[in-house]
Amino acid sequence: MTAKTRIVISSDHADIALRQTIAAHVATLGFEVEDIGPMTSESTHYPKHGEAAAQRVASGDCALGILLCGTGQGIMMAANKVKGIRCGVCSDTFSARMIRAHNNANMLSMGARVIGEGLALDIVDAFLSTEFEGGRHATRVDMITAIED
Ligand SMILES: O=C[C@H](O)[C@H](O)[C@H](O)COP(=O)(O)O
Repeated sequence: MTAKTRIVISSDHADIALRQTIAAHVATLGFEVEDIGPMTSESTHYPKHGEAAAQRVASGDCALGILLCGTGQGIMMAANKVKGIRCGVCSDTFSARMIRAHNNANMLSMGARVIGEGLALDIVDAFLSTEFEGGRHATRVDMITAIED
């Protein structure tokens, strides 16, 4: 991904501060960041935030998205209901690289109650710095897309 690529970031209430830290970190890498909230830690419902961020990616307005909820799981499930979205939950940097390199994931989800800030930022770095390898992996990603059609 190149600088000025737009990245959408969202979460539920599980850790607003971590989301804002990630957003600031992604901006320092030179990306354009669209943090769509929520802006308070009042209890909210992750499906609407996952869907809203996923729509920004599916529409092409944002190249990639980053999501957070308590486990990363619920908001990932919601995002993956949007056509064209491939979102994986990562708690390690190897998986973060592989979901880009092999699965051409366009969204990353993390569990704010699972991992700490340092690991979360490393996972984000791994996700954003890895390109899709194509080749045999493109065949398989196309098969995922075909399931939607
Ligand atoms: O997958 C769902 C997420 O982990 C949510 O962040 C979690 O379920 C929210 O739980 P609570 O309403 O107890 O903060």
